Amino acid sequence: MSAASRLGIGHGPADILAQGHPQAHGHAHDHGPDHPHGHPHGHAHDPGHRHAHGAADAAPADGPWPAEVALRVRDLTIAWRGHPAVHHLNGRFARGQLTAVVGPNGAGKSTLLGALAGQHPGHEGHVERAADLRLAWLPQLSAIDRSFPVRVDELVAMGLWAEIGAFGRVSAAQRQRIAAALSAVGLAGFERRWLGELSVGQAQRVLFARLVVQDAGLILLDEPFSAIDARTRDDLLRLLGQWRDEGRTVIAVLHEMEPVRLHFDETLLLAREAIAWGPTAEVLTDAHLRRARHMAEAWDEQASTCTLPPAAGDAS
Ligand SMILES: Nc1ncnc2c1ncn2[C@@H]1O[C@H](COP(=O)(O)OP(=O)(O)OP(=O)(O)O)[C@@H](O)[C@H]1O
Repeated sequence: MSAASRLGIGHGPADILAQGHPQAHGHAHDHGPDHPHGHPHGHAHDPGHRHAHGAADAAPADGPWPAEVALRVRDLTIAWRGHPAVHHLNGRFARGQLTAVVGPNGAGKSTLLGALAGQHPGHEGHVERAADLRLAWLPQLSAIDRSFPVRVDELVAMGLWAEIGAFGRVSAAQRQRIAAALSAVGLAGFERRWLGELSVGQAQRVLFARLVVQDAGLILLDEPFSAIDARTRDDLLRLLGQWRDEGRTVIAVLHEMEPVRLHFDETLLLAREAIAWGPTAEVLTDAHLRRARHMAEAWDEQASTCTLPPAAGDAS
């Protein structure tokens, strides 16, 4: 496993910055394999199977990119081993807003976020991003190997990768930016500490400091508050509010509803497909949440039902 992936930054430092990635084209779009139109729901998708472009293929919407949109998805289906985890998703993520992605376990939230970050090349449909937005992606803390021997300032400096390159030196001005970012997350003076010495909450603060120096316009966070204490969560929520005030777009997968209701402008309630997507108060209604739970129970029932015929010679 590479150092970058042990530190939760994809295949290499470039991934956290997503520069030069096919999905960084903005109004230009990211093609997944063309969608086999008209297949029934529940059809097992084959991510490796590419169809030729047909007349009915969802061509990228031409015309000017809407100023209020950071990212949009069109007929997006993402499958693992042929089974769709996200199914026919259509919609847009508002620019300069905080959007939460919520839903039951297994709803496809992390899968979706990974695809938005360009980490799921086998999807079908389209993910399009505003051309001027640089992307930063923070995977789940559990995906990060905190025993990796790296000092706090070195980890934060990875957010400057686009500026300093693989072998560049961190300038005095950049050191100051790293110190300021650590101070912004409540870790002033932690530069020379080892990552492995930190608590879970402190480690998450360091990863947020890396996002601060990365200075991206579009920030994707996968369960940023799971397994951390309430105080750290509240501090980081304040930072999200500052990012919005600075015009940044944040999309975060979250489990707890209270911070979503209090802090997030928009919400996508996902249960493999969108149950509702829009202003948070309109999305998080009892009826919508019930429907999402109901969909999840249906998957569970399907999972526990054995559809294989009894083995030959089985007398029971
Ligand atoms: N790496 C993987 N390989 C195979 N299947 C996967 C993989 N990751 C996710 N899945 C499957 O995709 C579906 C959606 O998983 P995903 O992690 O996206 O859901 P989630 O909404 O983030 O769930 P949770 O709230 O439990 O974290 C699940 O059925 C899961 O088993």
